[in-house]
Amino acid sequence: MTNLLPEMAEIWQQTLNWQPTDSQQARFQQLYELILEGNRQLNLTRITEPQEFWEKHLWDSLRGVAPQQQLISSLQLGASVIDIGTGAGFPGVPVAIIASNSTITLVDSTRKKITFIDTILSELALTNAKTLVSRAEEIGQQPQHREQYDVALIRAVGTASPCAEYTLPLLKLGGLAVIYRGTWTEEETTSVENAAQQLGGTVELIDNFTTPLTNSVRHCLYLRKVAKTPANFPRAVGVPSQKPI
Ligand SMILES: C[S@@+](CC[C@H](N)C(=O)[O-])C[C@H]1O[C@@H](n2cnc3c(N)ncnc32)[C@H](O)[C@@H]1O
Repeated sequence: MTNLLPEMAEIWQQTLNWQPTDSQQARFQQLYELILEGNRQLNLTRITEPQEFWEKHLWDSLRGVAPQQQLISSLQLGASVIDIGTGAGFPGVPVAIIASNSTITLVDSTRKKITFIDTILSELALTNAKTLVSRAEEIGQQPQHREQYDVALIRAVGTASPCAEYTLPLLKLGGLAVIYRGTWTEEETTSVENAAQQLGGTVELIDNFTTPLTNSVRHCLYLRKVAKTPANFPRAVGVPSQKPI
């Protein structure tokens, strides 16, 4: 099995001012192997080469939580985190590996993806993560999930406005949504500012960076929950993406 680049330690250090411990590195390696194995039966990800996996899945997942010192501290101390549309477990599983004091809820609407993640969690003995088959629009209206989380992560689930509608209702006051995006435009800034404001949020930071191996453009948006989300949000299943705020 291809070794998942232990020589990346220096790049972790240079870019995130952090390095995985040996046991975290071993779990990253095991995660990579399990995903390659799972890909034989399920179409989980087209990213399978070790360098690409490292950069686009591991590094990218962790880069999203790295720039905010307050966020890192809260993950280290123990935060309640939800990852919406986690797919094969990104960014939630790498975050669960590095933030062992936090609880990570991994949500996806596709049962077969969640069944696969259940296997990953059990193989990696990741007891701080749990799974849920559901849609963001549904759990956003359920009292056991609405306004219950400190951090909501969302990567590659849609444009920023629906992502704001999926995540902000789930956050406690003061909580933070991290929306992982590729390219970004000024028009998107205007539309997400408007969406966030209607949902009780504010745009705290739009972080623009490139990935360390292929210089690919990335953006992460950080939305802070500053007021209660009005009861009519999130709207019914499908509406946030079909009729963005
Ligand atoms: C392109 S994949 C991204 C997976 C992962 N976040 C990543 O970055 O590799 C989008 C995932 O979001 C899930 N999804 C889409 N809309 C959703 C919703 N409203 N609620 C929950 N999951 C959703 C899909 O089932 C799919 O697994």
